[in-house]
Amino acid sequence: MTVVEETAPTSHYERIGGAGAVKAAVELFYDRVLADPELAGYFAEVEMAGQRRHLAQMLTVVLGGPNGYTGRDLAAAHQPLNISVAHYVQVGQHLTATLTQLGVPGDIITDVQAVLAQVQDQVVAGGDRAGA
Ligand code: HEM
Repeated sequence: MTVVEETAPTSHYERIGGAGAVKAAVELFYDRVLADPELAGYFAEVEMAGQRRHLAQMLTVVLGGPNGYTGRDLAAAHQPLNISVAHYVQVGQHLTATLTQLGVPGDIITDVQAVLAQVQDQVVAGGDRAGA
């Protein structure tokens, strides 16, 4: 067996550049969300430094980096917000646009989108996909 075969495959997290790249993505993502008049209202009362930290921790896990997530589970954080499917889709589009803008490879973006689809029921009000 060669050294290459014994080495763990490179994670998406490492491929995009680790913590610095995730931080840049989260900054740009929330800049976009807060500039979107349809979405900004959700965050009016939210302390954004902690919010950015929690999303960075979660994105790190989603990309195969170290798990240091200290936030609430997604249903607990989002069910009280009564989020529509349309707004969920809009937030996903901002994340995809952010990753594209930062030059993240397409296969990684596809994997992130798959995770977004998996958490839709936790984020959207009542977990009702039929409202799409
Ligand atoms: C699509 C997948 C989503 C993911 C992975 C996600 C991720 C997160 C994370 C990790 C937190 C922090 C939880 C905590 O601090 O305990 C959070 C909070 C929050 N999210 Fe999301 N989110 C998503 C969708 C959305 C959408 C669609 C909206 C609004 C349209 C939204 C609005 C918020 C707000 C307002 C908070 C702060 C809640 C509070 O502090 O009470 N999120 N989200």
